[in-house]
Amino acid sequence: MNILITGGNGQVGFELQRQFAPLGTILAPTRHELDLTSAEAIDAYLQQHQPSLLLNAAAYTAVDNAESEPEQAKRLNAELPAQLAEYAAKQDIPLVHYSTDYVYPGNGETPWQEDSPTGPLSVYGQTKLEGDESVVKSGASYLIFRTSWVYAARGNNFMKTMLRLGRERDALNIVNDQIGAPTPARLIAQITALSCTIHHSPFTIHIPPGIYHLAPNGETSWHGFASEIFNQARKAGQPLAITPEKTAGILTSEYPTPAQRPLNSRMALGKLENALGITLPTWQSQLALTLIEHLES
Ligand SMILES: NC(=O)C1=CN([C@@H]2O[C@H](COP(=O)(O)OP(=O)(O)OC[C@H]3O[C@@H](n4cnc5c(N)ncnc54)[C@H](OP(=O)(O)O)[C@@H]3O)[C@@H](O)[C@H]2O)C=CC1
Ligand SMILES: Cc1cn([C@H]2C[C@H](O)[C@@H](COP(=O)(O)OP(=O)(O)O[C@H]3O[C@@H](C)C(=O)[C@@H](O)[C@H]3O)O2)c(=O)[nH]c1=O
Ligand SMILES: [Mg+2]
Repeated sequence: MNILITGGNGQVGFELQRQFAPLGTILAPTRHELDLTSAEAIDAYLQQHQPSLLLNAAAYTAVDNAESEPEQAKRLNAELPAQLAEYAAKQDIPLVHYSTDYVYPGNGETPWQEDSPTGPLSVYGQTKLEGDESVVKSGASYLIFRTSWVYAARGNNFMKTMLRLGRERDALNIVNDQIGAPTPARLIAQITALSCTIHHSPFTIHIPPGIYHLAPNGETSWHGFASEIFNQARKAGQPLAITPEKTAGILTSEYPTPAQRPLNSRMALGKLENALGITLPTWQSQLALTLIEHLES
């Protein structure tokens, strides 16, 4: 049975390949094998390979660049999921899609619920929201996992940036007024596998279709996340130039960027925990696993 993973070389896609490898034949075409900006190429690929499950981990994730490349962002974040959802509906196969805390407006301090009003502040967030809306109304059997602050042992992410900067610099300024939960790509892939049953052919999704928040428990700021990365790295024997005293918290307004980011990225996790009958782990325990995996790789 063929499982199509788009974006298979990205943070989430790579972990999905690991998790789903025992469950079927993984198709994870690279950019050169399948151009995801071409609707015709995608159609031809689907016709040729007849996948039984679609895992869409491809996206335009460069949040600042999206402000000046809105067409590219829209193609990957809005039009690609719409096309995959249309195919999933027609073929009656499930689609798992991934979304972001950046669809929310970021005001207040209350955690967002899955049905809270959206209000993206950036082109990235706006195009991701358009993708979610197309999937929801497609008629496909779908799961959308809205996650936040994704990092992994490999790929480009905040944890790896901080480890590099922490070795190179003896002082750093990091925003402390954006609050959310850092989520390892591995956790996202594990939860995805838990949510798809594999006892029968064809694949089915065994929690009710819908949008689910997916992140570890607890909350922190980017400054809090960086501080914990440095603490845990120091304990693991990593030589760092940075010290806790020189890891300064700053306001978002002191760190200007092309895209505006939400201050409140807290997401309520009860819907997913209840559906699966689990308690999600804390972000600190998840960092420990991911950091060690990275340091040992
Ligand atoms: N990163 C984060 O902090 C967060 C991510 N998410 C969501 O999670 C999902 C996975 O994100 P993540 O794994 O971090 O993303 P990455 O940026 O790590 O991976 C994105 C993947 O998409 C592929 N891709 C992008 N453009 C094209 C293209 N034109 N043609 C073919 N492939 C393309 C990339 O290919 P290549 O490897 O060749 O570049 C890469 O494999 C996305 O839906 C994202 O919006 C949600 C919240 C936070
Ligand atoms: C490197 C650095 C970043 N920052 C800030 C900038 C930003 O507000 C925050 C995180 O930086 P990043 O570049 O990782 O942010 P960003 O790429 O916007 O991260 C987002 O990516 C998209 C794809 C998502 O969906 C979101 O959930 C979120 O993970 O840290 C500092 O304050 N100091 C620093 O030295
Ligand atoms: Mg980024």
